Amino acid sequence: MPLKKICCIGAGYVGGPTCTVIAQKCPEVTITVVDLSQERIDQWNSDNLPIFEPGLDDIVKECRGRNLFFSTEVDKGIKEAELIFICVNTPTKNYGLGKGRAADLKYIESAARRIAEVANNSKIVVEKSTVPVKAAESITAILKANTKPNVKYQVLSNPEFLAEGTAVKDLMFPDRVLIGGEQTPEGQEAIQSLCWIYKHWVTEERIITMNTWSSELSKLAANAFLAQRISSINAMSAICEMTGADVNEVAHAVGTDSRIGNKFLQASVGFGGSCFQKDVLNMVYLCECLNLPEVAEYWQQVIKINEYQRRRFADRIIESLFNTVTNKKIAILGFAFKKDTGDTRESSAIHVGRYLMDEGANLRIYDPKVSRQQITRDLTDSEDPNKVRDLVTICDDPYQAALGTHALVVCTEWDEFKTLEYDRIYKSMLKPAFVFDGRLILDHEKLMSLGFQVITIGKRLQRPNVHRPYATAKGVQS
Ligand SMILES: NC(=O)c1ccc[n+]([C@@H]2O[C@H](COP(=O)([O-])OP(=O)(O)OC[C@H]3O[C@@H](n4cnc5c(N)ncnc54)[C@H](O)[C@@H]3O)[C@@H](O)[C@H]2O)c1
Ligand SMILES: O=c1ccn([C@@H]2O[C@H](COP(=O)(O)OP(=O)(O)O[C@H]3O[C@H](CO)[C@@H](O)[C@H](O)[C@H]3O)[C@@H](O)[C@H]2O)c(=O)[nH]1
Repeated sequence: MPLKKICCIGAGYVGGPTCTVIAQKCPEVTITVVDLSQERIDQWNSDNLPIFEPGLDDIVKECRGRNLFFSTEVDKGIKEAELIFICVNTPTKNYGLGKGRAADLKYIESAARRIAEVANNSKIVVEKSTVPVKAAESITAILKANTKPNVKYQVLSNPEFLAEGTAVKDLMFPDRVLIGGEQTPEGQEAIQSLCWIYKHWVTEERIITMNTWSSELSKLAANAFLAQRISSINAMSAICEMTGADVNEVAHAVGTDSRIGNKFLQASVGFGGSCFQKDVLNMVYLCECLNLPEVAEYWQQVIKINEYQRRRFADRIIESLFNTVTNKKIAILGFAFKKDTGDTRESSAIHVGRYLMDEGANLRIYDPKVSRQQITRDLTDSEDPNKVRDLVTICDDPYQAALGTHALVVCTEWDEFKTLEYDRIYKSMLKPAFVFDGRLILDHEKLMSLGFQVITIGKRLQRPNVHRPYATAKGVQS
């Protein structure tokens, strides 16, 4: 079923890269990515794209103006397209029913209503945003209730699995493409149209078709499983710190079991990003609505361990710095939620930074890709807007950040942090100089030989000069 025109509603981290790759792989198809935000669209049309993704700039340059367009003309984009991707945000609800757990579907609903309002011929509507099970049914209900004569809709679920920082690679070489649709001849025909797009570069075995609900649930399930692995290894890291086991060694031993596998077993200061917490909470809410409290509690625990890990790391910083960080200078290296992205949504650095600010610490923050404005926004306390001005300095390089500080705290695993001149940094810091490696990326032996007190996650390196090294342990002494 060849298609000529596609529209994508939402020019964000998913809509932008996904449509750029489709445009490159399907040069005969015209793709218009539309968004309500003029600023975002202007950035997509400039040399300064709104998101940083390795390899993305070159493909945008190749396709933009040829068969890839970015526009705020939402209605025009919808009218002209045969297939419409919905790639709008679905954040956790922060009000009303399901507050703090359910996904907020207001952007999905407004996109669906816009389609119903302006479409004057039949469309395939593809839900690419991550949504609760049965969202496609709601979209169908909105579309059908507002249908004009001779206009028919097929709604498909086609969740996206790209990870930030590797989006281009993930889109070019996906593990699988999932397409859910109605089990009717019309539904199957729509599925085949979308398959036609992906078959330009994805082999048939990797394109999995199924019913809509399975497809919607599979996306939530995949993220819940991934997040659960991180919480599992982080829970192990707490045990390692108490016992003298090394979490990297444990992860290696466990991961070599082919039934378990070695990916996503990197202990850390906790997972961040716009997806894991939101989607696990979404799953919790779904279970509560289905009257499955035991299942809800099981998934809620994944979030609890993540919060515990962040808090535990911040507490260890405070305890190691002689139980007070008030007026102490602390360098935060890395603010993005992972390397190779400028995205800070739900970044553990925000949580650790705020905990330390609550204790009166002065933060000197460096991240290679996160803007000053973003860091300021993320740390601003609405009840005390001056706090960030008084306590936070944003630095242009890691050496400037470390200057005159009591401690370095690594929150993001940027490669450049592995090869800094730590002897130079050591000399510029107050003594004793501490390093807190929240990502287990540094050469700890080397740092200790330079004179640093090194504290990391899931491994006991040395007994630092602290009052309560493992305050959470009941009766265990290191
Ligand atoms: N970020 C990721 O890595 C990732 C990966 C897979 C899936 N997802 C899912 O994809 C969805 C989008 O995520 P994102 O990170 O791209 O979000 P985002 O916030 O970066 O982008 C969403 C865009 O949609 C626009 N928008 C909202 N309502 C609109 C409307 N009615 N009309 C036009 N534009 C509208 C917003 O202005 C925004 O630019 C979410 O459901 C998310 O869970 C995200
Ligand atoms: O072993 C690991 C792996 C990851 N992380 C952290 O987990 C978070 C999420 O990382 P990652 O999954 O790589 O990035 P996301 O962009 O959030 O991607 C996830 O969320 C997307 C949105 O749904 C999905 O599409 C992807 O498949 C899924 O990996 C980051 O803070 C990582 O630092 C760890 O702490 N340890």
